[in-house]
Amino acid sequence: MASPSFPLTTLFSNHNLKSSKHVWTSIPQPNLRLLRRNGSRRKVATLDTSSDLSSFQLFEPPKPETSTSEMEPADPDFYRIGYKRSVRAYGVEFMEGPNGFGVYASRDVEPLRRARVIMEIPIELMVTISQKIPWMFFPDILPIGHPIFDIINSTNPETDWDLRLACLLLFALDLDGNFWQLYGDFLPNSAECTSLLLATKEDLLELQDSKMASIIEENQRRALEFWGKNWHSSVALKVKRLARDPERFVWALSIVQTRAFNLQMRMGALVQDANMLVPYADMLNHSFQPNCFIHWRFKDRMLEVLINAGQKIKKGDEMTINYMSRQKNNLFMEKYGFSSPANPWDVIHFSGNSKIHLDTFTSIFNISGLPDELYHNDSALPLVGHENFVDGAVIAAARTLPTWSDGSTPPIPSIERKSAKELQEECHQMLQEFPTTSDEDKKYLDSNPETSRTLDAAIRYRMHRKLFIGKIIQALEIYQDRILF
Ligand SMILES: C[S@@+](CC[C@H](N)C(=O)[O-])C[C@H]1O[C@@H](n2cnc3c(N)ncnc32)[C@H](O)[C@@H]1O
Repeated sequence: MASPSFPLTTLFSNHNLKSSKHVWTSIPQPNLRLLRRNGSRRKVATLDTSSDLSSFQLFEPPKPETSTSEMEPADPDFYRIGYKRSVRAYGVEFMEGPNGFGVYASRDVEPLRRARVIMEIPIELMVTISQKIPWMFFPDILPIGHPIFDIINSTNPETDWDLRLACLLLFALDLDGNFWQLYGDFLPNSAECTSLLLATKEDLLELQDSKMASIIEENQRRALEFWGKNWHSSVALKVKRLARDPERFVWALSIVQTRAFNLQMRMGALVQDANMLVPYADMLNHSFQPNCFIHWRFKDRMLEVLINAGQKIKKGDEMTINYMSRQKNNLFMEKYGFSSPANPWDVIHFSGNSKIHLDTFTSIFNISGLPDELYHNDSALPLVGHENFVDGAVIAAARTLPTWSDGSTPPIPSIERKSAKELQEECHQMLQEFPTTSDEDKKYLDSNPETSRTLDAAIRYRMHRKLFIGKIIQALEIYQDRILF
């Protein structure tokens, strides 16, 4: 599809910076929702800057400047409502991709010895709340005595961080002139968000995982109970208007659960763990091998996103971070509504007594490192005939398969092959317990492209589980072949 000709981005040149190149800042456009709905991969914002970040300073609302061919005329509304610092992004663009919106490199980046900043988001554009009592908010948008504070205060400090942040998000979205009234247009609506809080009972059945389905149902109940308790008919209008129906509250909670960061913020002498919604950084998708990471820069209260030191980036590459390290697919599903067939931390429970020799397995697949830090050594000679076989699932297999290791005792090939076959047999049994095969799941997804996001996520989850088990079967097959050499 051709590039849209109407303005997608509002851009300013920052006159205050001394660099020879311009620094461009972007602001959200209310028409983004339309762009999301039509589902095409369209450029949303191009931001460019000098590489001289040391010249950073707080700046006054800049004047709009004539656009280049790619940059559209500026709309100063955002600055009229009083924000002095804006988001900055360097060499990245925000576009719709296979996993919803994502952040993509708009130019090549040579590997550097130091991590390189690609985004800076000032604290005043975030919605944050401390994880512990006394509740502290940055920026403090809640007027003293507002009844939403009492609701926040009634939550369980240990478990309810998401309920508190959802209240605050709803408040920010309702607050006249608040940045989130504009940024809200970048957030996925209920039909676009993958959170299983938004899943129907039928969607949950499609997970083919009754334990997960009941965990999600419990989460849904918790959200509805909270809304019922606090949004009763006699509640003050100031609160009522934030979430007139339970759907609005459940949507806000889904946004919080799928997009919040938990970070330690240091501000002067004050150090606190906080839950935070960070505009623009919340468009970064997850990878188990991320090329970026986030960092709280305390000196000027910015969250920065940096490219890993030594990381080569090609124009068009997706910029990713690791949402949660060492977590299985079920936790990714419960929180974010997605899973991966190659999650290196996924686990399968075997119940028999068969074991294979750990060192032989890892050396066949060029896997190195200590058990907790296994990685694929791709500089080693590739596995002939299976060049692209090793992925996160094979690393997970090395962790999850029952193995033995006994000093210098060598494995006996015939015993190893027998054990590998028994483990394969157990995997086949696991696959048979599912009502559908991974091929059938894939066929369903291919022939139903309009499936809702939550149903799609549920079917992918069960398919990913089967693909993982299938990959273990294949790895054990290769193991049996190779053990004789
Ligand atoms: C923090 S948001 C990232 C931005 C989001 N893609 C959007 O459209 O705004 C997290 C959500 O992105 C999607 N997502 C992120 N990483 C993903 C991945 N590796 N695979 C599939 N979906 C992913 C999931 O829907 C998740 O709930």
